[in-house]
Amino acid sequence: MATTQTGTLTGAALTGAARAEALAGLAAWREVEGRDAIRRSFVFPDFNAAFGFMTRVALLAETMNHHPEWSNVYNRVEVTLTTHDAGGVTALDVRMAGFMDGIAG
Ligand SMILES: C[C@H](O)[C@H](O)[C@H]1CNC2=NC(N)=NC(=O)C2=N1
Repeated sequence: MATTQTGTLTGAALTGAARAEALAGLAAWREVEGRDAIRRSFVFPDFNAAFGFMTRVALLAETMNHHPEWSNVYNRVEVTLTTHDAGGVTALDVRMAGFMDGIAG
């Protein structure tokens, strides 16, 4: 199993029933074609709300040593999550996606 710099257990890329169960709980997320990753677009009232969201996620990302691929245009944030160390979607991505869903409302 891969570990992060801080030694946190990342686990293997999710497959099979465990993956299906995890993704079922992330209804707004879609699988990316051509790579083992998930993505979601978040739309906020304005740039301030979008950047506030990104700031909160950034603080979590640092504590997890797990970082999103994302881009921002005004009120929209496009997020892709995968674990490079594991070559796919792991429990870390599921945790981060759930956090994003929770604070985006
Ligand atoms: C060296 C460092 O620990 C790794 O690059 C970490 C940092 N953040 C990361 N973030 C993500 N999303 N996947 C990783 O595999 C990853 N690995």
